[in-house]
Amino acid sequence: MGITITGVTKKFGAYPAVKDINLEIPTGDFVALLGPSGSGKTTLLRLIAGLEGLDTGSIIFNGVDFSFKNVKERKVGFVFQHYALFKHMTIFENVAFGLKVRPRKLRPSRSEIKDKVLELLRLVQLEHLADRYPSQLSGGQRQRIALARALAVEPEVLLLDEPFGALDAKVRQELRHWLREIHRKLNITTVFVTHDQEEALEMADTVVVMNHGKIEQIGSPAEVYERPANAFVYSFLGRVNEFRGAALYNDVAIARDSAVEAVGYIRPHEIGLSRFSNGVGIPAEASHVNAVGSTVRVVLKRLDTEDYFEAELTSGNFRELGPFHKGDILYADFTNIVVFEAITDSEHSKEREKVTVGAFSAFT
Ligand SMILES: Nc1ncnc2c1ncn2[C@@H]1O[C@H](COP(=O)(O)OP(=O)(O)OP(=O)(O)O)[C@@H](O)[C@H]1O
Repeated sequence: MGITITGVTKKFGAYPAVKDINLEIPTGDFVALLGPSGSGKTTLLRLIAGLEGLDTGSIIFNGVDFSFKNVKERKVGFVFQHYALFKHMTIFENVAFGLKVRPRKLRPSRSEIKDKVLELLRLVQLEHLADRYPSQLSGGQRQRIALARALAVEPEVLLLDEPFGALDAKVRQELRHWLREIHRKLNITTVFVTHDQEEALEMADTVVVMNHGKIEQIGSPAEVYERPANAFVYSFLGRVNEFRGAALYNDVAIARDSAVEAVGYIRPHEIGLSRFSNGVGIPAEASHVNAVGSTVRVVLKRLDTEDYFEAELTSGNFRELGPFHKGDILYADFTNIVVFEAITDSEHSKEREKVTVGAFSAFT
């Protein structure tokens, strides 16, 4: 089922939780709604579900206007962060519930329901737990059952609101792979809400980055990460160093109005470190070295501006540099610094240019 969302706005009182949303979701797409707390992700998901009524705009499912149809009329399945399975029912009964409560004419026979439930329990790899009660399951197992239950009614759209949010990191990681695999098998149009960049970039076909009720960018994980539309997207998708000040680009001031600071952004892994000056490197003092795992994080202080920044090296690069310690002086190459130039309103900006090393040194 494809979904077309056009000009959708939803206010709570005077407060617009989502503003003028336009989003096209093709059939079978796996979409992440990604943004900080309060950015409107859950509201948008609930609008798609029909759990919330919209103020303006339209939501079309496969060419049919569902804007004002209720949740029962939309063929959607949900999984929430804390999905309340029925405590007094076994796992089997929980998954069967949606089929059993269908009107008599649409209800499958008892043996059809049994076959369907067992098939779904096999899909979520928990067939052996059919006779248990929810309290006898781990959090990760409960979420898998919640998904089986959502799938039982054969939804055409699957909506997931932070489905793994309450689980520990290892289980979350396992469930991400598992959910991708289920999507590959069933190919149901899926929209999930997350505030976790890694989760969105790892799982989704399409990432929708939201902020203050608006969409900042829509794209594949590689597009939003490598070609962020603006400073918000750049900063939200991964670790970043920010430098503020006057900047020159080919001798042109980037902050045209001298009262406005330019902001330069660079990711820690894009910073090169060397022991000796090559003429353009910025001298900086190592203030903290964290050499655990396959990457080494180093916090440094620029000697010229006293700004702190973080560099990330592979353990191989770290070894090549030779051991260094807190207080040692290194030279930092900022070869990939990005400056976003503000256009009309300050909320939206577009990438201006990647500034070169020389220009960067003009940041003061
Ligand atoms: N029922 C409601 N009544 C009033 N305000 C609401 C309601 N639901 C959401 N809001 C407000 O709308 C804004 C967007 O909320 P929403 O839950 O959609 O954000 P979110 O991005 O999902 O956040 P989180 O990641 O914290 O769940 C917030 O400022 C929130 O306080």
